[in-house]
Amino acid sequence: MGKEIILSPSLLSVDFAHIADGIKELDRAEVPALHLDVMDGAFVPNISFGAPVIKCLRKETNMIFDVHLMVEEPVRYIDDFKKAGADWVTVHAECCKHLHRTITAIKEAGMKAGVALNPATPVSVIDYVLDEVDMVLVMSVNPGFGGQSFIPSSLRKIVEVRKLIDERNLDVRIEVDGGVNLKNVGEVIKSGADVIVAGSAVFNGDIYENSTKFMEKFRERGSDGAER
Ligand SMILES: O=C(CO)[C@H](O)[C@H](O)COP(=O)(O)O
Ligand SMILES: [Fe+2]
Repeated sequence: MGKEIILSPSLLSVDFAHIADGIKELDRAEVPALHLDVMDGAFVPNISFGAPVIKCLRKETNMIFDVHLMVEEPVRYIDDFKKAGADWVTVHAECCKHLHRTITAIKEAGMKAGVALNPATPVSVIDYVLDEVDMVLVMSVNPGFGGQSFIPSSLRKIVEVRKLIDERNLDVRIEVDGGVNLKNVGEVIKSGADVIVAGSAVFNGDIYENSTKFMEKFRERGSDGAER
């Protein structure tokens, strides 16, 4: 049997005046992970939040903290995110002078390591680190903002990454981030993804209801044998 498909809602679309309430709703819907977008205003045009905020949120929930670092040279902050309670840390291949060293540092700190690819970055960039990572994050929008539309060529990239992982018989997850909603999530999973990020599709409206719908969709796929 394949792996359980994980929903990881992006906190970027939460009402920041009521973050803890949003997290409570996700817990109520039994959502397994929380996607935390850290933006530095340099790699991406936007600034979001950093390790101190994540440390405060850690007291609110036991969900997997799935930290997406959109930060130049993230190797400088690995220990900060470990101390803040991160479980998974994903860095952009485009941001690291020494990608292999950065991945090693994340794992040595006791966290799962992910590598992210912008929409224009080819899969070949991660060829020599694929055996080292726990997850590949395929960006299906240009990073920096929530609420953008899914870029269709991302599906082809997911298929390509899945092929590499399966050919090498690796235990590596594929996370897809950007513009995923209830309409396109089926295709995203079919292409090979098993960690689904959804920001606006979860938080714009009733968080509990939207998360529950996503979770139901995953369970349906599990029971019809389509689980990865
Ligand atoms: O990394 C991100 C943006 O850089 C976010 O995780 C992503 O955009 C999620 O939001 P949405 O589902 O609304 O597209
Ligand atoms: Fe993200």
